Amino acid sequence: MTESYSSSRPSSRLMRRNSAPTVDMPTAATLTTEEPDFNQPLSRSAVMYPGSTTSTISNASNILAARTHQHRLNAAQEQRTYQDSCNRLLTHISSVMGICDDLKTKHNFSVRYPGLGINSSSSNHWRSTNNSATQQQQNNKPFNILDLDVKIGHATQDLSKLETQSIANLLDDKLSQCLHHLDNLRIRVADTSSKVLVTGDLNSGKSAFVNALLKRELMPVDQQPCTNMFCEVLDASLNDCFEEAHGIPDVEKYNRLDRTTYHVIEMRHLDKVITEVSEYKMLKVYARDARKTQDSLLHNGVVDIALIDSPGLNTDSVKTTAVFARQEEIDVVVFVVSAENHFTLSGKEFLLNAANEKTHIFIVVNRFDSIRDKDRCKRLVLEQIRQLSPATYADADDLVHFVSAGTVDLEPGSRKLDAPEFARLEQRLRAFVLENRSKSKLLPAKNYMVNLLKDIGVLSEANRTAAAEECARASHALEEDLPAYQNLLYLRDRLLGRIEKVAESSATMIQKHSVVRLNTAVSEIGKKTVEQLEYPGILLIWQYAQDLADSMSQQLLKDVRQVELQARHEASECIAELHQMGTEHLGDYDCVASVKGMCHKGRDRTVQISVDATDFFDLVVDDKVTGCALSVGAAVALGGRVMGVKDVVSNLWSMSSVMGTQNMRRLIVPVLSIASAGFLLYVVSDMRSAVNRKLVKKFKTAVRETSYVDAQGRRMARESRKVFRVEGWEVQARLQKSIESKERKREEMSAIVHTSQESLEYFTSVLEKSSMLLDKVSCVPTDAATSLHGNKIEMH
Ligand SMILES: Nc1nc2c(ncn2[C@@H]2O[C@H](COP(=O)(O)OP(=O)(O)OP(=O)(O)O)[C@@H](O)[C@H]2O)c(=O)[nH]1
Repeated sequence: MTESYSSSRPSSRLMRRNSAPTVDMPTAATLTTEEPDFNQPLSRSAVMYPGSTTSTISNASNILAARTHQHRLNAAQEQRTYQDSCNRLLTHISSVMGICDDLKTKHNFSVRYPGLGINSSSSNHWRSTNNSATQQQQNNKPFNILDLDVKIGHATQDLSKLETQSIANLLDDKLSQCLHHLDNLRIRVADTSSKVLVTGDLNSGKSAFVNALLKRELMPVDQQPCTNMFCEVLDASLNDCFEEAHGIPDVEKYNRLDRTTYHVIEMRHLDKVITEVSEYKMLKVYARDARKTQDSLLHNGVVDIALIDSPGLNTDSVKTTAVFARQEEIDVVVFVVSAENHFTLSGKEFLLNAANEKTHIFIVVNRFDSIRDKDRCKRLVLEQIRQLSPATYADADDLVHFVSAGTVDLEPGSRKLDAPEFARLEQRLRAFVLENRSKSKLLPAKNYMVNLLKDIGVLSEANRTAAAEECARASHALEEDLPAYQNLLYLRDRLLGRIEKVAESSATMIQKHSVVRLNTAVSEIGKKTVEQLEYPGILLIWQYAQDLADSMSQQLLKDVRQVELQARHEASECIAELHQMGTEHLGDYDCVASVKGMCHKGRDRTVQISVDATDFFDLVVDDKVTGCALSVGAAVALGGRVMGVKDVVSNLWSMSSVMGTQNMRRLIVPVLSIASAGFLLYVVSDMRSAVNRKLVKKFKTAVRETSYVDAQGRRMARESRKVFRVEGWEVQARLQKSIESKERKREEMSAIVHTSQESLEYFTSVLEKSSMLLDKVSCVPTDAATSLHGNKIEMH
């Protein structure tokens, strides 16, 4: 006899590999032997048990024991593989949640959503790793899970019309949903509880099968139908380690912590309640598993299987049981059929019903020990299964077991090994539970994570590309803008200096020109005024002198006005130059400075002179020697009248000093007479000129002594500086504004460079993390038997 423990036909299903032959089953029921350490790998030479060398144990028994041992070993290995997958998935779920959480965190940059036409180069990684990703890209749908379908009313909102912030918020919401879903997946993967419903025809041995699995006499076994209700056997640890049963009248309301929702039944009354009481819809039986944790069915830490024994099927119960079997939490449905009776009508109806929901049913053909022609029985039963559940038939090697549950040793503390076929059944049942759990819990978690990680990869890649482009764009703009900015700084230092220089030199020139012009005007002031003034005659000469003094004062004021006009003209030329200097570098703008207000204070300072009597006589005569005597005479004569005695004496004394004392004595009388007459004439005739000369001179002296011209020059320079300053300030203000605006722009661009670099680094790390994680998640076996491929043992 040969048994192959390797898969003869590769299959996606977990259970197909360790198929035992369906024919030539040994009939030995149980084997008395010491229990081996199931953690040790089995080799042919290792299949030796204490006492196996003695002649009391036959070779056949030895081989059977080895097979039982191998089945249990395989079951343990499958369980470990499943647990390993669970642990790995749980770790990966936490990591994926970490990435999602981190993506949700507010960063300096906002996460962009690339659904609006993704850069094809950005998805290369995903395209290369998975064909479905390629499909996805071709369909122009970059995301599986992170797809933002924005619906407003009945119409789907175009994402491209939404604000970046709104899209970021939508993405945040999506990530929150992902986190919630991942949390649910974590709970599902971490959940170790599992339910196996045992159903079948009346008296087919369901209760005996449950007991055989539990290795204890728990459920009542009788030749006549005895199970009245669904009895769920759970581990006592779920009831604070108390062994007791809860009779539940209303299953929906059952709450273990609320004693009003059930009746406590002591274990010793269990048989009676199950067989005789009909007031309960269900019974929860909290029992201790007699076996070690590692072998335990109810509580092994990986998958804690609750076994549900159900009433035998008949026309009344078949529908209820089918509904019960359809429940989502029922991982596996075990159908127990009696090898003696095959499938009854009710059994067939149930299988046809259940096949719609649970395509694969685990079928236990019990009471096989009482069959004489076993091969024929197998053929007939398998043929029935083929018709009732083709999917189960296709995997009959793993799903259909011909056993004798009633022959399993249930003695407490018994060290007898199960028959190999029952051990194999148990292994296949455990594997089937694991496979179903893998399908219902691990695979969805894995698929969800794979899709989410691909989406995160696409999102990261797109954000990374966008950040890199933005960083390059902003850096380039900064670089391009630098010369213009530096030029502005240079201009600030240079242009303002130049403007100041031009303004100052212009003000100095205005001052200089004004002084020159005013000096000229002052030097010619006598000519202008005397010519214009009409002489009213000697009698009104006093008035004439007053008018002359006023007229000179007015003329000077006129000249100042004229010079001011010229200064304004020069100043406006300078302003035009300054404005041009500004527009040359800062672009066109209106000139703000104006000469209109220049030199219009209305507080004119005039030069005023007073007229004195001496201003009418000018005794300093240049070349009229002959006039000397006349002068003396005239001086005496006129002096007596006009100047008084003192002045006459003074005049005479002056003449005597010219002519000598002797001559004076001789000529004194005639000369005095003639002189007096001449003097008188002269004085009268020269009086107008004397007034002109003396007043003009006096006026000029007053102008000089008051520094009038310099003061006016300085004033005009000061006034022009004021208007120049206005234009200078305008240039300075515009320059400063340009610099500030440029600096603001540069700061903005620098901030973009900084945040895009930050974004680039962040998404590069997210991409690396998600890519690594994707590889890891993809490697998690959700087919728990994968690791057993190499465990190929052939036994002869
Ligand atoms: N020969 C033999 N008899 C068995 C085997 N398993 C169970 N029986 C017998 O079959 C009868 C029915 O067993 P149960 O376990 O009570 O059957 P059941 O399907 O639970 O019955 P109901 O729940 O009442 O439908 C009992 O007399 C058992 O001793 C077996 O493997 N071989």
